[in-house]
Amino acid sequence: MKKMIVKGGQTLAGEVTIGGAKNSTVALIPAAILADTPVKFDSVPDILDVHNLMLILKSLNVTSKFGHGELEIDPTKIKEAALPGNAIRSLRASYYFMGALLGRFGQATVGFPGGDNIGPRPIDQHIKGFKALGARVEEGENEVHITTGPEGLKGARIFFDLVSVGATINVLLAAVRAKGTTIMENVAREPEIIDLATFLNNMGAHIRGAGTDVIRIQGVDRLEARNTHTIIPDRIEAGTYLSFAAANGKGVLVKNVIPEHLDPFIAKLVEMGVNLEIDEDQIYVPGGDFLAPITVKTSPFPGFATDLQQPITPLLMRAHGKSTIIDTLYPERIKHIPEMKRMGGKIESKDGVITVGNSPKLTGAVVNASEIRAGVSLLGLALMAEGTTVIEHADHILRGYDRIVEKFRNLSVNLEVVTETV
Ligand SMILES: CC(=O)N[C@H]1[C@@H](OP(=O)(O)OP(=O)(O)OC[C@H]2O[C@@H](n3ccc(=O)[nH]c3=O)[C@H](O)[C@@H]2O)O[C@H](CO)[C@@H](O)[C@@H]1O
Ligand SMILES: C=C(OP(=O)(O)O)C(=O)O
Repeated sequence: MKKMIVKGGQTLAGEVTIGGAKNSTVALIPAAILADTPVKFDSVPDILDVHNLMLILKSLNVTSKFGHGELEIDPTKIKEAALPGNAIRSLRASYYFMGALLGRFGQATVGFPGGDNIGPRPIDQHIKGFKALGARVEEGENEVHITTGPEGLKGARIFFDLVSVGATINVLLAAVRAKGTTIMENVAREPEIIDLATFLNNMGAHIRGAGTDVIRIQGVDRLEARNTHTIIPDRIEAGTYLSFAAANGKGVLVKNVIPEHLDPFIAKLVEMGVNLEIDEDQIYVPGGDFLAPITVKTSPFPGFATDLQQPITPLLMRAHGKSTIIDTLYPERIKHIPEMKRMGGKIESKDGVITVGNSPKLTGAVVNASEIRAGVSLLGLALMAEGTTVIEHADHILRGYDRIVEKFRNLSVNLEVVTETV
């Protein structure tokens, strides 16, 4: 287990370059096993999730090499095998091996995934989609077995009961090599889904409509990579730095962003009175603005992302008045609240509504990062606090924030990450 030691009173200044999107990367890596050739990605974030996905690939006899933001994966000698339970449980997106293995072999046995502890995260819509494609699904105590008959998967029409990023991606991965046409309706529209479809289409897949709520897939027999796929920038990492820069910065330039992917977040910052200078692919935050309170309600893309609900909290604590947050996707995503209260943060949660008040006196404490975004928002508070904060279980932060110590160092902020010996 790792802990992060953060000295308070540190202000952000300088430049930060955003890495490739975690939520694209964790879908693209399982998708690579659908290819009949080696594949290459660049702008790959150096995060724990990537290293754990590489362990899963290894168990399938798929070699991978990662360095300097480039990841090469060779799935040409893939063999079906049991997947390593620890790696599967270390992240949510390991469930994409269900769809990818099903697409590749017509069958899959995958343990239940881990990922952030943010309330109930059922996978009924994934299963409904696999079944619609003709698969038989048996849910065991610890794993899911999915099989097909000799005729394999067959395209179908699927109407999802709710909008799910994971179900959209998982069923898409299975359908790409199914026979015939699949029409998926009421699907998620996140930019990471478009990124995945772009990667697969460039290899010869026939996916239309990604980014809208209906995706049509014509199954193909073969997928061949012809060029390197550059992963889109991480809009959640970008939002995190923008929030911290506005709350506690003296001039921060956030580079490699697609501002359109951050529209609802930027709109809220502007509503608060944050002065942003938005260019084509970078955003400058001067800092030091007088801030008004706001109301935030999360919803699927293009709404305000649930993954930014916690990272905006340090900024809300600087606003002059009470802000409210309603997380419609994960109402139980509130594990940061008791930790923030111990640091002097004025934050409460009642009946599904989080209230954040102006918190001028924050003090360092020993706090627990129960999940990635809870953890990073504690870091945001720690920088504004008096004294030192120790964030335990910082592995959760490292799961999804690319080279965070180095990036903060470039922003004149020192963070120390130490490995705890139990
Ligand atoms: C790896 C990845 O991309 N993770 C993101 C993905 O998670 P994930 O793909 O797990 O989230 P979903 O979009 O599936 O979940 C949305 C909502 O649907 C519910 N649901 C989902 C599937 C299902 O079969 N049944 C069901 O009831 C969930 O409990 C949740 O309330 O989208 C979330 C919502 O934007 C983000 O917080 C995560 O960062
Ligand atoms: C919830 C998140 O991730 P995951 O789905 O990988 O647990 C997140 O990135 O905020």
